[in-house]
Amino acid sequence: MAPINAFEVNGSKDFSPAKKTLPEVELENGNGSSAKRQKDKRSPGIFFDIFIDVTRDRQSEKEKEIEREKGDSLRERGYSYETLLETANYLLSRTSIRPQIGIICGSGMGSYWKEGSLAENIEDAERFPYEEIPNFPVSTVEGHHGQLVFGKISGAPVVAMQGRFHYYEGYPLWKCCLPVRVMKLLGVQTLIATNAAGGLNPEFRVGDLMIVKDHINMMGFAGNNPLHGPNDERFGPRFPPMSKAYDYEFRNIAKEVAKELKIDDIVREGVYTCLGGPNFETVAELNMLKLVGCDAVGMSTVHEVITARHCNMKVFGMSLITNECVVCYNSDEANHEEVLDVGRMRQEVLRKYLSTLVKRFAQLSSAEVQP
Ligand SMILES: O=P(O)(O)O[C@H]1O[C@H](CO)[C@@H](O)[C@H]1O
Ligand code: HPA
Repeated sequence: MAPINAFEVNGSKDFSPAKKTLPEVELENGNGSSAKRQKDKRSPGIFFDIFIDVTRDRQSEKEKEIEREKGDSLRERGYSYETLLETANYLLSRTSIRPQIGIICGSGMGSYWKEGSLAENIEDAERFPYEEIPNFPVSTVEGHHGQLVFGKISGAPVVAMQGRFHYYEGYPLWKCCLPVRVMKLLGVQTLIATNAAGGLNPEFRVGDLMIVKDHINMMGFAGNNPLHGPNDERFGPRFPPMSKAYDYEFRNIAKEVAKELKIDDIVREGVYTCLGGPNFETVAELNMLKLVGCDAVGMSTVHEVITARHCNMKVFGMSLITNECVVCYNSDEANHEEVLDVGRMRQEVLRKYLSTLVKRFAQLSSAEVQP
């Protein structure tokens, strides 16, 4: 079949936007009266002067209101670059670690930062409780400890978020992602975002690890995006692309490492989606998500990845499948305890897999900066 040519759709090959003329419009001047109407009302003498004064007063009130709204929206929208720089400098002045890789621990997965687990791999660990860090939100979810851990994994300098922020905790998306921008200002080039997620792909089993290939930004469809509002070019461009959000090379390395560690039978790849939570999904919602190509569903990560890509960080995403999504009405219901339990049960595998990945990603980054 011949391809459809947009210019021939209406039977005319002469669709040239440059040739089109626009109908004349009467421009409003911002206070409800058009320039034309104002001109019509012009009449000499005192009435005209009063009219002009009132219009001017109304205009300056309007301008003030716009200024006020701008201020409010900026406060609501997020901290300035300078404020986040203060946060980064606070941390940098208290640790000698200069992290190259940032890690966000998913629900229940932060526990592998405790003794007997990845904590032993984070050498020279220095911990900063969120409540002590200027401008930082605090973690309110069970399974999220609420501290930043600086140190080294296999020799690579890292900073790990032991506890992330979710939209359902009441934080706007930009605030959930504030630590990602702080990481950027700390010098982090690579973000590893992990999460606990429900498996939608019928081939997935509880305890599987899913390398995130792509995401579907469901909250973005409703206009909720961490980059919503004024854009600061110092972080990144107004319209960042997202078609290569999850680094291709990292994904290949993760598959290779899975084979080397002989865990490739539990390592999958797929598409993640995030809903706002905090309720788990209905059966109809889960069926819809399956239908549109989602392999796993959670309540995080997507907005963090968008923020990281906006400021040009490379991203690796990994989901631990903590429960099979209930796609019929007589199955067991999802619950947070199960999510945390599976995190605990997979602790050792996650520790080994992630620490090997950190080492390989760091080697790749150093090779890239070599002349
Ligand atoms: O995405 P993370 O933080 O890993 O946690 C997932 O697990 C929690 C639900 O049990 C939700 O917060 C969901 O997002
Ligand atoms: O089934 C789930 N749905 C949403 N978020 C989740 N986090 C873990 N499991 C799930």
